[in-house]
Amino acid sequence: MNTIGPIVRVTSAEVHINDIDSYNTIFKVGTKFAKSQRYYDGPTSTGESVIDLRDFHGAHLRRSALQPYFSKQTVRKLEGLVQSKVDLFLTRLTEKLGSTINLSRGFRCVTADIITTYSYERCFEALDHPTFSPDWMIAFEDLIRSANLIVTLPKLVACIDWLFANVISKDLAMMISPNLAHSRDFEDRCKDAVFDQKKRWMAGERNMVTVFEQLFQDDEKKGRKAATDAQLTGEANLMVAAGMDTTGHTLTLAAYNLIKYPSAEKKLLQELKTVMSEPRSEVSEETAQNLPYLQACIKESLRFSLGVAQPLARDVPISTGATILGHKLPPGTTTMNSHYIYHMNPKVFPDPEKWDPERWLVDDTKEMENYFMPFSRGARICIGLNLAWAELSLVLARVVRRFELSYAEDFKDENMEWGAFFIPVTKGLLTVTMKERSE
Ligand code: HEM
Repeated sequence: MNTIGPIVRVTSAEVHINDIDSYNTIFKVGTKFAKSQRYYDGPTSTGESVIDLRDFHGAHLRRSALQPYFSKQTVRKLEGLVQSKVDLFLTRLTEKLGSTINLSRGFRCVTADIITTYSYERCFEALDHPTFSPDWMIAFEDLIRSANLIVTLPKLVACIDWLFANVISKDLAMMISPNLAHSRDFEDRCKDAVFDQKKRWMAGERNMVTVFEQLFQDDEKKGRKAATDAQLTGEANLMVAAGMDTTGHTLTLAAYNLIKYPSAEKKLLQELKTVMSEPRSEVSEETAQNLPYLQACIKESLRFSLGVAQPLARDVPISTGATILGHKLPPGTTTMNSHYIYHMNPKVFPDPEKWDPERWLVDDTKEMENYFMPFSRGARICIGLNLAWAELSLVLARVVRRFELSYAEDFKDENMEWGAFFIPVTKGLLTVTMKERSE
Protein backbone atom coordinates (compact mmCIF):
# COMPACT_ATOMS: atom_id res chain seq x y z
CA MET A 1 0.00 0.00 0.00
CA ASN A 2 1.12 3.56 -0.65
CA THR A 3 4.26 2.67 -2.59
CA ILE A 4 3.78 5.20 -5.38
CA GLY A 5 3.66 8.46 -3.53
CA PRO A 6 0.99 10.66 -2.04
CA ILE A 7 -0.12 12.33 -5.29
CA VAL A 8 -0.60 10.50 -8.57
CA ARG A 9 -1.75 11.93 -11.86
CA VAL A 10 -4.15 9.40 -13.38
CA THR A 11 -5.38 11.32 -16.42
CA SER A 12 -4.47 14.67 -17.96
CA ALA A 13 -6.97 16.39 -15.66
CA GLU A 14 -7.22 14.18 -12.59
CA VAL A 15 -4.97 13.48 -9.61
CA HIS A 16 -5.44 11.02 -6.76
CA ILE A 17 -4.20 12.16 -3.38
CA ASN A 18 -3.24 10.26 -0.25
CA ASP A 19 -2.31 12.97 2.22
CA ILE A 20 -4.43 13.88 5.20
CA ASP A 21 -3.34 17.53 5.34
CA SER A 22 -4.33 17.97 1.70
CA TYR A 23 -7.68 16.28 2.44
CA ASN A 24 -8.27 18.69 5.31
CA THR A 25 -7.39 21.67 3.07
CA ILE A 26 -9.64 20.55 0.22
CA PHE A 27 -12.59 19.72 2.51
CA LYS A 28 -12.31 22.54 5.07
CA VAL A 29 -15.15 24.97 5.79
CA GLY A 30 -14.71 27.87 3.36
CA THR A 31 -12.87 25.76 0.80
CA LYS A 32 -12.72 26.96 -2.79
CA PHE A 33 -12.52 23.40 -4.14
CA ALA A 34 -15.99 22.77 -5.56
CA LYS A 35 -17.65 19.42 -6.21
CA SER A 36 -16.42 18.21 -9.57
CA GLN A 37 -18.68 18.72 -12.57
CA ARG A 38 -17.76 15.38 -14.13
CA TYR A 39 -18.76 13.41 -11.06
CA TYR A 40 -21.74 15.43 -9.81
CA ASP A 41 -23.48 16.36 -13.03
CA GLY A 42 -24.87 13.02 -14.16
CA PRO A 43 -28.49 12.33 -15.10
CA THR A 44 -29.51 10.91 -11.72
CA SER A 45 -32.83 11.02 -9.87
CA THR A 46 -31.14 13.27 -7.31
CA GLY A 47 -29.82 15.57 -10.05
CA GLU A 48 -31.37 18.79 -8.77
CA SER A 49 -30.79 18.04 -5.09
CA VAL A 50 -28.27 19.57 -2.69
CA ILE A 51 -25.75 16.74 -3.13
CA ASP A 52 -25.18 17.68 -6.77
CA LEU A 53 -24.97 21.44 -6.19
CA ARG A 54 -21.52 22.68 -7.04
CA ASP A 55 -21.77 26.43 -6.51
CA PHE A 56 -20.90 27.35 -2.92
CA HIS A 57 -23.57 29.95 -2.33
CA GLY A 58 -26.39 27.79 -3.76
CA ALA A 59 -25.27 24.80 -1.69
CA HIS A 60 -25.02 26.91 1.44
CA LEU A 61 -28.55 28.26 0.96
CA ARG A 62 -30.06 24.83 0.29
CA ARG A 63 -28.21 23.26 3.20
CA SER A 64 -29.34 26.02 5.54
CA ALA A 65 -32.96 25.13 4.68
CA LEU A 66 -32.47 21.42 5.41
CA GLN A 67 -29.90 21.34 8.19
CA PRO A 68 -32.15 22.53 11.07
CA TYR A 69 -34.20 19.34 10.64
CA PHE A 70 -31.13 17.21 11.28
CA SER A 71 -29.42 19.08 14.12
CA LYS A 72 -28.55 17.17 17.30
CA GLN A 73 -31.39 18.81 19.21
CA THR A 74 -33.99 18.10 16.52
CA VAL A 75 -32.86 14.50 16.16
CA ARG A 76 -33.27 14.05 19.94
CA LYS A 77 -36.89 15.08 19.52
CA LEU A 78 -37.28 12.36 16.88
CA GLU A 79 -36.40 9.64 19.33
CA GLY A 80 -40.04 8.50 19.64
CA LEU A 81 -40.27 7.99 15.89
CA VAL A 82 -36.95 6.13 15.66
CA GLN A 83 -37.80 3.91 18.66
CA SER A 84 -41.23 3.06 17.23
CA LYS A 85 -39.68 1.87 13.95
CA VAL A 86 -37.06 -0.11 15.87
CA ASP A 87 -39.90 -1.69 17.92
CA LEU A 88 -41.59 -2.73 14.69
CA PHE A 89 -38.31 -4.07 13.30
CA LEU A 90 -37.81 -6.22 16.40
CA THR A 91 -41.39 -7.50 16.15
CA ARG A 92 -40.85 -8.43 12.51
CA LEU A 93 -37.59 -10.20 13.40
CA THR A 94 -39.38 -12.15 16.13
CA GLU A 95 -41.98 -13.30 13.58
CA LYS A 96 -39.17 -14.62 11.38
CA LEU A 97 -37.31 -16.59 14.08
CA GLY A 98 -36.48 -20.08 12.85
CA SER A 99 -36.15 -18.99 9.22
CA THR A 100 -33.34 -17.37 7.25
CA ILE A 101 -33.47 -13.60 7.63
CA ASN A 102 -32.10 -11.20 5.07
CA LEU A 103 -30.50 -8.76 7.48
CA SER A 104 -28.87 -6.51 4.83
CA ARG A 105 -32.34 -5.66 3.55
CA GLY A 106 -33.94 -5.74 7.01
CA PHE A 107 -31.62 -2.95 8.15
CA ARG A 108 -32.39 -0.97 5.00
CA CYS A 109 -36.12 -1.42 5.64
CA VAL A 110 -35.89 0.11 9.09
CA THR A 111 -33.79 3.08 7.90
CA ALA A 112 -36.11 3.60 4.89
CA ASP A 113 -39.22 3.62 7.09
CA ILE A 114 -37.62 6.14 9.46
CA ILE A 115 -36.48 8.58 6.77
CA THR A 116 -39.70 8.43 4.70
CA THR A 117 -41.89 8.95 7.76
CA TYR A 118 -39.76 11.84 8.94
CA SER A 119 -39.10 13.49 5.58
CA TYR A 120 -42.61 13.48 4.20
CA GLU A 121 -45.03 11.63 6.48
CA ARG A 122 -45.46 8.75 4.02
CA CYS A 123 -43.88 5.71 5.55
CA PHE A 124 -42.83 3.36 2.75
CA GLU A 125 -43.80 0.43 5.00
CA ALA A 126 -40.77 -1.53 3.93
CA LEU A 127 -40.79 -3.40 7.25
CA ASP A 128 -44.16 -4.90 6.35
CA HIS A 129 -42.69 -6.81 3.42
CA PRO A 130 -42.57 -10.53 4.38
CA THR A 131 -38.94 -10.99 3.33
CA PHE A 132 -37.78 -7.38 3.77
CA SER A 133 -37.49 -7.15 -0.02
CA PRO A 134 -39.97 -4.67 -1.51
CA ASP A 135 -39.70 -4.40 -5.31
CA TRP A 136 -38.55 -0.79 -5.16
CA MET A 137 -35.67 -1.72 -2.86
CA ILE A 138 -34.41 -4.41 -5.24
CA ALA A 139 -34.79 -1.93 -8.09
CA PHE A 140 -32.82 0.64 -6.09
CA GLU A 141 -30.02 -1.91 -5.59
CA ASP A 142 -29.86 -2.37 -9.37
CA LEU A 143 -30.00 1.34 -10.02
CA ILE A 144 -27.02 1.94 -7.74
CA ARG A 145 -25.04 -0.56 -9.79
CA SER A 146 -25.45 1.76 -12.77
CA ALA A 147 -23.73 4.63 -10.89
CA ASN A 148 -20.45 4.17 -12.77
CA LEU A 149 -22.24 4.06 -16.12
CA ILE A 150 -23.76 7.46 -15.31
CA VAL A 151 -20.25 8.93 -15.00
CA THR A 152 -18.77 7.14 -18.04
CA LEU A 153 -21.76 7.30 -20.43
CA PRO A 154 -24.00 10.09 -19.12
CA LYS A 155 -25.68 10.79 -22.46
CA LEU A 156 -26.68 7.16 -22.99
CA VAL A 157 -28.13 6.94 -19.49
CA ALA A 158 -29.98 10.26 -19.95
CA CYS A 159 -31.42 8.97 -23.22
CA ILE A 160 -32.67 5.69 -21.68
CA ASP A 161 -34.06 7.63 -18.75
CA TRP A 162 -35.91 10.04 -21.03
CA LEU A 163 -37.40 7.18 -23.04
CA PHE A 164 -38.68 5.48 -19.90
CA ALA A 165 -40.07 8.74 -18.53
CA ASN A 166 -41.72 10.07 -21.70
CA VAL A 167 -42.23 7.43 -24.38
CA ILE A 168 -42.44 3.94 -22.91
CA SER A 169 -45.69 3.14 -21.10
CA LYS A 170 -45.60 1.67 -17.60
CA ASP A 171 -46.81 -1.72 -18.85
CA LEU A 172 -44.19 -1.88 -21.58
CA ALA A 173 -41.50 -0.70 -19.16
CA MET A 174 -42.48 -3.55 -16.85
CA MET A 175 -41.94 -6.01 -19.72
CA ILE A 176 -38.60 -4.54 -20.86
CA SER A 177 -37.06 -3.92 -17.47
CA PRO A 178 -39.11 -4.55 -14.32
CA ASN A 179 -36.36 -3.02 -12.20
CA LEU A 180 -36.34 0.23 -14.15
CA ALA A 181 -40.13 0.34 -13.94
CA HIS A 182 -40.04 -0.27 -10.18
CA SER A 183 -37.38 2.37 -9.67
CA ARG A 184 -39.55 4.84 -11.57
CA ASP A 185 -42.46 3.90 -9.29
CA PHE A 186 -40.22 4.52 -6.32
CA GLU A 187 -39.23 7.95 -7.62
CA ASP A 188 -42.88 8.77 -8.31
CA ARG A 189 -43.77 7.82 -4.74
CA CYS A 190 -41.14 10.22 -3.35
CA LYS A 191 -42.27 12.95 -5.73
CA ASP A 192 -45.99 12.49 -5.01
CA ALA A 193 -45.35 12.65 -1.28
CA VAL A 194 -43.45 15.93 -1.42
CA PHE A 195 -45.83 17.50 -3.96
CA ASP A 196 -48.79 16.58 -1.77
CA GLN A 197 -47.10 18.28 1.17
CA LYS A 198 -46.35 21.36 -0.89
CA LYS A 199 -49.99 21.57 -1.98
CA ARG A 200 -51.18 21.32 1.60
CA TRP A 201 -48.62 23.87 2.72
CA MET A 202 -49.72 26.30 -0.01
CA ALA A 203 -53.31 25.82 1.18
CA GLY A 204 -52.27 27.03 4.62
CA GLU A 205 -51.63 23.78 6.51
CA ARG A 206 -48.78 24.26 8.95
CA ASN A 207 -48.78 21.28 11.29
CA MET A 208 -47.34 18.62 8.98
CA VAL A 209 -44.11 16.71 9.60
CA THR A 210 -41.74 17.57 6.76
CA VAL A 211 -38.10 18.47 6.32
CA PHE A 212 -38.94 20.46 3.18
CA GLU A 213 -41.02 23.25 4.71
CA GLN A 214 -38.36 25.91 4.19
CA LEU A 215 -38.00 24.87 0.56
CA PHE A 216 -41.70 25.50 -0.10
CA GLN A 217 -41.22 29.25 0.37
CA ASP A 218 -38.93 32.14 -0.53
CA ASP A 219 -36.63 33.36 2.23
CA GLU A 220 -36.08 37.00 1.45
CA LYS A 221 -33.72 37.58 4.34
CA LYS A 222 -31.36 34.88 3.12
CA GLY A 223 -32.03 35.54 -0.55
CA ARG A 224 -33.31 32.02 -1.18
CA LYS A 225 -36.05 31.33 -3.71
CA ALA A 226 -38.61 28.58 -3.12
CA ALA A 227 -37.37 25.31 -4.61
CA THR A 228 -38.62 24.41 -8.08
CA ASP A 229 -40.59 21.20 -8.60
CA ALA A 230 -37.50 19.53 -10.08
CA GLN A 231 -35.44 20.55 -7.04
CA LEU A 232 -38.09 19.28 -4.63
CA THR A 233 -38.24 15.98 -6.52
CA GLY A 234 -34.45 15.69 -6.31
CA GLU A 235 -34.45 16.36 -2.55
CA ALA A 236 -37.29 13.89 -1.97
CA ASN A 237 -35.33 11.17 -3.79
CA LEU A 238 -32.07 12.12 -2.10
CA MET A 239 -33.47 11.77 1.42
CA VAL A 240 -34.18 8.09 0.84
CA ALA A 241 -31.12 7.45 -1.33
CA ALA A 242 -28.75 9.09 1.18
CA GLY A 243 -30.53 8.01 4.34
CA MET A 244 -31.32 4.38 3.69
CA ASP A 245 -28.37 2.49 2.29
CA THR A 246 -25.48 4.22 4.09
CA THR A 247 -26.87 3.53 7.55
CA GLY A 248 -28.20 0.11 6.54
CA HIS A 249 -24.81 -0.92 5.17
CA THR A 250 -23.03 0.20 8.36
CA LEU A 251 -25.44 -1.87 10.47
CA THR A 252 -24.89 -4.85 8.17
CA LEU A 253 -21.12 -4.62 8.66
CA ALA A 254 -21.56 -4.31 12.42
CA ALA A 255 -23.76 -7.45 12.57
CA TYR A 256 -21.50 -9.39 10.18
CA ASN A 257 -18.43 -8.64 12.29
CA LEU A 258 -20.11 -9.25 15.64
CA ILE A 259 -20.94 -12.78 14.44
CA LYS A 260 -17.41 -13.20 13.10
CA TYR A 261 -15.81 -12.06 16.37
CA PRO A 262 -17.80 -13.68 19.23
CA SER A 263 -15.52 -12.13 21.88
CA ALA A 264 -16.55 -8.65 20.67
CA GLU A 265 -20.21 -9.65 20.71
CA LYS A 266 -19.80 -10.95 24.27
CA LYS A 267 -18.24 -7.69 25.43
CA LEU A 268 -20.93 -5.65 23.76
CA LEU A 269 -23.65 -7.77 25.33
CA GLN A 270 -22.08 -7.39 28.78
CA GLU A 271 -22.04 -3.64 28.36
CA LEU A 272 -25.64 -3.56 27.11
CA LYS A 273 -26.79 -5.61 30.12
CA THR A 274 -25.61 -2.83 32.43
CA VAL A 275 -28.31 -0.53 31.04
CA MET A 276 -30.82 -3.02 29.60
CA SER A 277 -31.64 -5.56 32.29
CA GLU A 278 -33.90 -7.75 30.10
CA PRO A 279 -33.49 -8.84 26.44
CA ARG A 280 -36.64 -6.86 25.66
CA SER A 281 -35.53 -3.74 27.55
CA GLU A 282 -35.43 -0.46 25.71
CA VAL A 283 -32.57 2.01 25.89
CA SER A 284 -32.63 5.75 25.36
CA GLU A 285 -30.60 7.35 22.63
CA GLU A 286 -28.64 9.36 25.18
CA THR A 287 -27.72 6.27 27.18
CA ALA A 288 -26.80 4.29 24.05
CA GLN A 289 -24.59 7.10 22.81
CA ASN A 290 -22.67 6.99 26.09
CA LEU A 291 -21.81 3.29 25.94
CA PRO A 292 -18.11 3.16 25.00
CA TYR A 293 -18.01 -0.36 23.57
CA LEU A 294 -21.18 0.12 21.52
CA GLN A 295 -19.82 3.38 20.15
CA ALA A 296 -16.47 1.70 19.38
CA CYS A 297 -18.34 -1.02 17.40
CA ILE A 298 -20.18 1.68 15.46
CA LYS A 299 -17.02 3.64 14.70
CA GLU A 300 -15.24 0.54 13.54
CA SER A 301 -18.19 -0.35 11.29
CA LEU A 302 -18.21 3.19 9.88
CA ARG A 303 -14.47 2.86 9.24
CA PHE A 304 -15.26 -0.14 7.02
CA SER A 305 -18.46 1.22 5.48
CA LEU A 306 -16.70 4.42 4.33
CA GLY A 307 -19.84 6.45 3.58
CA VAL A 308 -18.86 6.96 -0.02
CA ALA A 309 -16.73 4.27 -1.64
CA GLN A 310 -15.66 6.17 -4.70
CA PRO A 311 -12.99 8.82 -4.13
CA LEU A 312 -14.66 12.20 -3.51
CA ALA A 313 -14.01 14.51 -6.46
CA ARG A 314 -13.30 18.20 -5.95
CA ASP A 315 -12.01 20.63 -8.59
CA VAL A 316 -9.07 23.00 -8.19
CA PRO A 317 -10.42 26.61 -8.05
CA ILE A 318 -10.70 28.19 -11.49
CA SER A 319 -9.64 31.60 -10.22
CA THR A 320 -6.43 30.60 -8.47
CA GLY A 321 -5.25 27.09 -9.31
CA ALA A 322 -3.60 25.36 -6.35
CA THR A 323 -0.35 23.92 -5.13
CA ILE A 324 -0.68 20.54 -3.46
CA LEU A 325 2.27 18.62 -2.06
CA GLY A 326 4.58 20.93 -4.01
CA HIS A 327 2.79 20.32 -7.33
CA LYS A 328 1.14 23.21 -9.15
CA LEU A 329 -2.29 22.02 -10.28
CA PRO A 330 -3.96 23.97 -13.09
CA PRO A 331 -7.43 25.45 -12.49
CA GLY A 332 -10.16 22.85 -12.97
CA THR A 333 -7.96 19.80 -12.26
CA THR A 334 -10.02 17.17 -10.45
CA THR A 335 -8.60 16.02 -7.13
CA MET A 336 -9.74 12.61 -5.87
CA ASN A 337 -9.61 11.58 -2.21
CA SER A 338 -10.60 8.08 -1.22
CA HIS A 339 -11.96 7.45 2.27
CA TYR A 340 -10.78 3.86 1.92
CA ILE A 341 -7.15 4.95 1.69
CA TYR A 342 -7.39 7.00 4.89
CA HIS A 343 -9.51 4.51 6.83
CA MET A 344 -7.11 1.69 5.95
CA ASN A 345 -3.84 3.52 6.65
CA PRO A 346 -1.76 0.88 8.47
CA LYS A 347 0.31 3.46 10.38
CA VAL A 348 -2.82 4.95 11.91
CA PHE A 349 -4.96 1.80 12.09
CA PRO A 350 -2.54 -1.14 12.61
CA ASP A 351 -3.78 -4.35 10.96
CA PRO A 352 -6.34 -2.15 9.19
CA GLU A 353 -8.34 -4.93 7.52
CA LYS A 354 -9.21 -6.34 10.94
CA TRP A 355 -12.53 -5.13 12.39
CA ASP A 356 -11.41 -4.34 15.90
CA PRO A 357 -13.51 -2.06 18.15
CA GLU A 358 -10.79 -2.18 20.82
CA ARG A 359 -8.63 0.16 18.75
CA TRP A 360 -11.04 3.00 19.62
CA LEU A 361 -10.81 2.34 23.37
CA VAL A 362 -7.34 3.77 23.96
CA ASP A 363 -6.65 7.09 25.74
CA ASP A 364 -5.53 9.03 22.71
CA THR A 365 -7.64 8.62 19.57
CA LYS A 366 -6.72 12.00 18.06
CA GLU A 367 -4.69 10.63 15.16
CA MET A 368 -7.36 8.06 14.29
CA GLU A 369 -10.09 10.72 14.45
CA ASN A 370 -8.08 12.84 12.00
CA TYR A 371 -8.04 9.93 9.52
CA PHE A 372 -11.70 9.02 10.10
CA MET A 373 -14.16 10.80 7.80
CA PRO A 374 -17.12 8.50 6.97
CA PHE A 375 -19.40 11.55 6.80
CA SER A 376 -16.82 13.65 4.88
CA ARG A 377 -15.85 17.03 6.36
CA GLY A 378 -16.30 20.78 6.20
CA ALA A 379 -18.92 22.72 4.29
CA ARG A 380 -20.32 19.64 2.54
CA ILE A 381 -20.28 17.25 5.48
CA CYS A 382 -23.22 14.81 5.57
CA ILE A 383 -26.43 16.55 6.63
CA GLY A 384 -27.91 13.40 8.20
CA LEU A 385 -25.04 12.37 10.47
CA ASN A 386 -26.87 12.96 13.78
CA LEU A 387 -29.85 10.95 12.59
CA ALA A 388 -27.52 8.24 11.30
CA TRP A 389 -25.72 8.02 14.65
CA ALA A 390 -29.02 7.79 16.55
CA GLU A 391 -30.25 5.00 14.27
CA LEU A 392 -26.99 3.09 14.46
CA SER A 393 -26.92 3.29 18.27
CA LEU A 394 -30.54 2.28 18.86
CA VAL A 395 -30.83 -0.45 16.24
CA LEU A 396 -27.56 -2.12 17.15
CA ALA A 397 -28.10 -1.95 20.93
CA ARG A 398 -31.63 -3.35 20.78
CA VAL A 399 -30.95 -6.08 18.19
CA VAL A 400 -27.86 -7.39 19.99
CA ARG A 401 -29.48 -7.27 23.43
CA ARG A 402 -32.51 -9.20 22.21
CA PHE A 403 -31.15 -11.76 19.73
CA GLU A 404 -28.28 -14.17 19.31
CA LEU A 405 -27.22 -14.03 15.65
CA SER A 406 -25.58 -16.72 13.46
CA TYR A 407 -24.78 -16.79 9.76
CA ALA A 408 -27.42 -18.60 7.72
CA GLU A 409 -26.38 -21.85 6.03
CA ASP A 410 -26.37 -20.20 2.61
CA PHE A 411 -24.20 -17.26 3.74
CA LYS A 412 -20.67 -17.03 2.37
CA ASP A 413 -17.98 -14.63 3.54
CA GLU A 414 -17.49 -13.47 -0.03
CA ASN A 415 -21.01 -11.97 0.06
CA MET A 416 -19.45 -9.10 2.02
CA GLU A 417 -16.82 -8.30 -0.62
CA TRP A 418 -17.72 -4.97 -2.12
CA GLY A 419 -17.34 -2.76 -5.16
CA ALA A 420 -17.46 1.03 -5.46
CA PHE A 421 -20.66 2.32 -7.09
CA PHE A 422 -20.41 5.77 -5.49
CA ILE A 423 -21.48 4.02 -2.29
CA PRO A 424 -20.03 0.60 -1.41
CA VAL A 425 -22.15 -2.26 -2.73
CA THR A 426 -21.57 -5.77 -1.44
CA LYS A 427 -21.41 -8.77 -3.76
CA GLY A 428 -24.17 -10.50 -1.84
CA LEU A 429 -26.36 -10.10 1.22
CA LEU A 430 -26.00 -10.85 4.90
CA THR A 431 -28.37 -13.69 5.72
CA VAL A 432 -28.67 -14.90 9.29
CA THR A 433 -30.68 -16.99 11.70
CA MET A 434 -31.61 -15.65 15.12
CA LYS A 435 -32.57 -16.93 18.54
CA GLU A 436 -34.27 -14.79 21.15
CA ARG A 437 -32.08 -14.51 24.26
CA SER A 438 -33.52 -15.88 27.49
CA GLU A 439 -31.53 -13.58 29.82
C1 HEM B 1 -23.97 5.88 8.22
C2 HEM B 1 -24.72 6.75 7.57
C3 HEM B 1 -24.23 7.82 6.62
C4 HEM B 1 -22.99 8.02 6.09
C5 HEM B 1 -21.72 7.23 6.35
C6 HEM B 1 -23.09 9.19 5.22
C7 HEM B 1 -22.04 9.73 4.50
C8 HEM B 1 -22.14 10.85 3.68
C9 HEM B 1 -21.04 11.39 2.91
C10 HEM B 1 -19.62 10.83 2.87
C11 HEM B 1 -21.51 12.48 2.25
C12 HEM B 1 -20.73 13.39 1.29
C13 HEM B 1 -21.00 12.98 -0.13
C14 HEM B 1 -20.32 13.86 -1.17
O1 HEM B 1 -19.53 14.74 -0.86
O2 HEM B 1 -20.60 13.63 -2.35
C15 HEM B 1 -22.91 12.63 2.60
C16 HEM B 1 -23.73 13.61 2.11
C17 HEM B 1 -25.06 13.73 2.44
N1 HEM B 1 -25.77 12.94 3.31
FE1 HEM B 1 -25.08 11.36 4.35
N2 HEM B 1 -24.38 9.64 5.24
C18 HEM B 1 -25.11 8.85 6.10
C19 HEM B 1 -26.45 8.98 6.42
C20 HEM B 1 -27.26 9.99 5.99
C21 HEM B 1 -28.63 10.17 6.43
C22 HEM B 1 -29.37 9.30 7.46
C23 HEM B 1 -29.11 11.24 5.76
C24 HEM B 1 -30.49 11.77 5.96
C25 HEM B 1 -31.19 12.36 5.27
C26 HEM B 1 -28.03 11.77 4.93
C27 HEM B 1 -28.11 12.87 4.10
C28 HEM B 1 -27.07 13.40 3.36
C29 HEM B 1 -27.19 14.56 2.49
C30 HEM B 1 -28.45 15.38 2.26
C31 HEM B 1 -25.93 14.77 1.92
C32 HEM B 1 -25.53 15.87 0.92
C33 HEM B 1 -24.81 17.01 1.60
C34 HEM B 1 -24.20 18.02 0.61
O3 HEM B 1 -23.85 17.66 -0.49
O4 HEM B 1 -24.03 19.18 1.00
N3 HEM B 1 -26.93 10.97 5.09
N4 HEM B 1 -23.27 11.61 3.48
